[in-house]
Amino acid sequence: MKKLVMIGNGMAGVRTIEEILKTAPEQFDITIFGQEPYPNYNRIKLSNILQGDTNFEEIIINPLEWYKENQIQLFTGEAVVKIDVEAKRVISDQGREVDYDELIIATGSNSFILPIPGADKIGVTGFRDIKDCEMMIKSAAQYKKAVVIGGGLLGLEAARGLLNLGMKVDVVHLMPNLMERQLDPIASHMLKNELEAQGMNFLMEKETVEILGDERVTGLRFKDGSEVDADLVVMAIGIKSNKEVAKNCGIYVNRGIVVNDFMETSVPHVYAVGECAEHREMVYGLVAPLYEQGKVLANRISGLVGEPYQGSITGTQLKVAGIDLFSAGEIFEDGSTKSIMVYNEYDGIYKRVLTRNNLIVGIVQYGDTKESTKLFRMLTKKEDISGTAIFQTECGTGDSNDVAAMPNDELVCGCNGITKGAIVEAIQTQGLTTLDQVSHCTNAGRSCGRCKPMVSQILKYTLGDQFDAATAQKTSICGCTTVSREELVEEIKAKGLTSVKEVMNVLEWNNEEGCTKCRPAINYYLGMIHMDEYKDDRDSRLVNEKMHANIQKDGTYSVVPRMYGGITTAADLKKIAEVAEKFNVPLVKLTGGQRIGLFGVKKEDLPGMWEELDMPSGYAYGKTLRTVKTCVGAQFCRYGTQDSMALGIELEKKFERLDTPHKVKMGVSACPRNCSEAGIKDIGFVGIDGGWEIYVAGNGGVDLRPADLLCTVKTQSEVMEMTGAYMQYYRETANYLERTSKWVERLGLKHVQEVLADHETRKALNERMDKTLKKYIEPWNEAIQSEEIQDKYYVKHTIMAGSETK
Ligand SMILES: Cc1cc2nc3c(=O)[nH]c(=O)nc-3n(C[C@H](O)[C@H](O)[C@H](O)COP(=O)(O)OP(=O)(O)OC[C@H]3O[C@@H](n4cnc5c(N)ncnc54)[C@H](O)[C@@H]3O)c2cc1C
Ligand SMILES: NC(=O)c1ccc[n+]([C@@H]2O[C@H](COP(=O)([O-])OP(=O)(O)OC[C@H]3O[C@@H](n4cnc5c(N)ncnc54)[C@H](O)[C@@H]3O)[C@@H](O)[C@H]2O)c1
Ligand code: SF4
Ligand code: FES
Repeated sequence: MKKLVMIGNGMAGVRTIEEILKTAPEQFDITIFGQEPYPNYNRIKLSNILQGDTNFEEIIINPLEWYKENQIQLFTGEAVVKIDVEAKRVISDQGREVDYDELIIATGSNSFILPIPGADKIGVTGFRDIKDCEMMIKSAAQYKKAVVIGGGLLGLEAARGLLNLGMKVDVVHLMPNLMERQLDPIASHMLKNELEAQGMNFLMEKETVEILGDERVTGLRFKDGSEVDADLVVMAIGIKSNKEVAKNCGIYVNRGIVVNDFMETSVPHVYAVGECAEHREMVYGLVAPLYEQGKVLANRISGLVGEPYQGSITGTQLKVAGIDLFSAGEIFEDGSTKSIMVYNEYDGIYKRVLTRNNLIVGIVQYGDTKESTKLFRMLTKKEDISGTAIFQTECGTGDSNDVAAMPNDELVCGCNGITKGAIVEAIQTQGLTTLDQVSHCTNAGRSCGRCKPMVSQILKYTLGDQFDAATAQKTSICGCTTVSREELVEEIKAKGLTSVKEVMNVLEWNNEEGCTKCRPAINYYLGMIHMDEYKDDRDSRLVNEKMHANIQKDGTYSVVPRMYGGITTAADLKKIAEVAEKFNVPLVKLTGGQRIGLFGVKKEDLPGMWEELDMPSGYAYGKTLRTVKTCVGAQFCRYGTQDSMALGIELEKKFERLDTPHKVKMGVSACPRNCSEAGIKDIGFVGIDGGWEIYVAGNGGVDLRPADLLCTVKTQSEVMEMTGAYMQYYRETANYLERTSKWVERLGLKHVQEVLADHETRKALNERMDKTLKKYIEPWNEAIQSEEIQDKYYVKHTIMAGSETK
């Protein structure tokens, strides 16, 4: 097998790998280096995260299991710093050297940061990755005033997000018109009016010359001497290609890494794709052209004869609620162009098509973009418009008539280059009936998602009488089925299904092996429904749960033994120290959940280490109760009103190993000073005079969320009863991989309070919980006792994946 290495784990690069896996699945042994500590995610949706419409888990395109399934060695959080083109080898910032036969550079871009005094102050950021997004969300929780520099696509989407987060937002723009590269002055003016109505304040034609403040930003100074206050500054003034690693090894670069029509760089066997690549003097910053490049490169690298990449015409839209705009091609008139215009100031609609020699060369639409796909097709296909009515009021109403009239080669999903014809063919030949399935099968809708309404219409039109609106819209478990979570649970109960295989057979999964999304979910639901009698299907679990250890990015594992309530003993500490020495553990670290993690353990050492430790698994890897963090409480602290350690230990001993839809963390504080941070836990307990307050749905991770008060109880046994009922209700009604915070938001706190207020309901939930808890056995001990388990799971091999440990 040839060795294929890719630098960069972003949207364009990983799409190229997906294409290679389609065309030449057996040809390459693939290694990917990604500087960010995550699997491949949908960067486009960072705007939606900031605007509060989604969360990080939802925007992961390829989870870690995908890399494993496709035998891709992934090094996350690791940057390639050098390419030795003579030896055909890359070297990472961690000193790792990997040889290649073929090398793809897909390093994307960085935010352009103004080189002005103060640009390095705390509170100044670009908007490019999850880290930037998290920083903005955190700042919004603490500070009031944001300034976004740059009134382009990114700046306006960032500004909308910061408004949603409750900040006051100024947008500083250098030019007289917003989005001047995409809009003409009329459309730009309409956009500005609408955004002002939404609460944005614009400082136009301002050039920032200094960022003010001591350590943290306090304001901005402009060239005209005026100043403005700021607690947070977001620079959204364009991007610059990440080309240094190529440049340093002698690959020819200009604005980006220069490539030919087959994405080949100036050095043999080295290719570039995505925002880091410059093709015919163009560097693209939207996914549609980058995915086209990816396809061309995949063909080239797999040895297939394919079309060359000849450049792209791009169309843009702004992802801000309440704004409907589209722009493509040329914006400004010259002596050779003629405009066709509709300007309805009253309804806020403006459309202008720029033509030259009977061809459309530019489109700007504001307020009504229904005709954009048709016009964009006419532009890209260079259709002669003589005699064609450009703007028809009946056109583009989005119903089946429009779909029928739409030619097969009309582009429906701009991001992924998917035509109506391709979607219709997939529906007909693959028997697709839901939007999810069409997306999974064709890629349509997988990026920005704005084409989904049209894809739905095509589904309706193609299926005709067989179209069922409820089926089409429902979110199926995954692309292997049309079955939703509710239907799956109902069918398991009604048909008495008892195994993952049986579920997939009886419910006619279209992929008999299932996938990494549906198998763990089915396994969970079966265990939840059949309580004590279900035999867990270990091979259907997510990889860390299957191994009962967290896989680290270098292929080693972490071992985190249980320390109930974060309390340990001298004897246990001694044992941990001896084991760490004996097995040459490279890192011993206190985790965020008040326990000790041993990191960098070889897979084949796991059973031996567990045996010597002789401590239960801390389940630091599981969709289960992770930890119960406690403060020292009334036993030692002079403020403590309750025994937080005793409650923490009781909770952890009772609920450890319980399968839950997602991980659950608890915290117990003995007084409202809340040293155990119970206010950002899935369930938090705060001691007060004469009782406990129970808080739920907190989250301290990417989606920072303060917990809500569920209720107040008097005794520790009432705490246990309420917690048992709450956890069981979560187990029975949440979607698999839905955190408690999202679950409560979906159901509504009031609803959950009402359900749990009823004594009989609580009793029934606790009975089911107790029945379930009986079945669990200690997994590390089981592995020590069973040669079969050791042979199957703990013999030497190589898997790579990044992971988390708490
Ligand atoms: C907030 C936001 C909203 C957007 N909205 C849209 C939209 O609506 N429509 C649209 O079409 N486009 C949009 N874009 C642009 C789109 O996301 C990018 O065009 C696309 O992600 C580029 O893909 P890429 O693979 O070239 O780069 P990236 O996705 O940036 O991936 C490059 C990866 O390489 C890694 N890397 C860099 N150097 C190294 C190294 N030396 N070693 C290892 N790894 C390295 C980086 O950390 C990064 O993870 C948006 C971008 C942002 C930031
Ligand atoms: N909806 C979308 O398609 C979308 C959304 C976000 C980002 N993106 C992509 O992300 C990339 C970055 O977006 P962007 O908006 O930063 O880049 P951009 O180049 O499109 O826009 C930058 C804007 O900042 C302005 N500007 C430049 N210097 C300035 C200064 N000193 N002060 C104030 N304003 C200044 C420019 O006039 C320009 O309008 C682009 O490739 C874009 O296509 C796309
Ligand atoms: S939460 Fe209260 S009782 Fe617990 S350690 Fe802090 S101050 Fe003491
Ligand atoms: S147009 Fe963006 S995903 Fe289809």
